Amino acid sequence: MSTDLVEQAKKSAAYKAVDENFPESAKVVGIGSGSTVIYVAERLGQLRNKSGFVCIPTGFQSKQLIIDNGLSLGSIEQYSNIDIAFDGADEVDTDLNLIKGGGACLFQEKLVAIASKQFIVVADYRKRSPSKLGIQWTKGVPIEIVPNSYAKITNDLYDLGAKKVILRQGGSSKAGPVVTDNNNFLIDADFGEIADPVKLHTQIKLLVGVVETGLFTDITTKAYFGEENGQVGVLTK
Ligand SMILES: O=C(CO)[C@H](O)[C@H](O)COP(=O)(O)O
Repeated sequence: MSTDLVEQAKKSAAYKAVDENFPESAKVVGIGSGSTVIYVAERLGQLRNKSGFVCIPTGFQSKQLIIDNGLSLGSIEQYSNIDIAFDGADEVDTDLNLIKGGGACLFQEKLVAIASKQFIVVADYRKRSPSKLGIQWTKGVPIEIVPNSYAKITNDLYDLGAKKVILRQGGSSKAGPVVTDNNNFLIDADFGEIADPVKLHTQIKLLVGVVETGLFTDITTKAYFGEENGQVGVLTK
């Protein structure tokens, strides 16, 4: 698989998503995290009226994207009603449910997403599931947790039917677990193919110590997929 092809797919999806959805009247815009949303920020930075709206970040990387593209930075505390938000996804099912959190930003991403009138997903073709979640993205559902609850939550997740539960590690960049922008830990819990994402989200969310899950259900307005052939596919409810 060519890296150039994937990169071009991300860029095409992001540019088209902005061009087709960004309302002239938008005053508050949510900016997601990850490698695809880089192109959303780039495209917004090219708009003539770019000083006419404020951008709400979903984490450290997102904040840098806003600044680097000459956009105005705001916060969710100042602006809790967002006109439109753009974000990436790790997997999108045919009902527009998502797995997110591959980049460890899921809590702030969900906060911005649910505060937005329109939530537009941008992704490359590898993220599109032919049916349910858990088919294309097999690393598990990312779950942000309060650090000292990880052992208990790990057991609880196995009780809920997880096949594999991993406390995400920093790898060669950090000895020990990944620490999120909110100073929490992240668990990746593999449930295989997810028949009912709303039910699974609810079960996990009820565990003491869980801050948020990477299952985004009933939030997405549209998803744009950059395809291998250079086209962009759109999935709408
Ligand atoms: O949820 C996310 C970060 O927490 C990202 O949006 C998701 O991982 C997709 O990233 P990319 O655009 O790099 O594929």
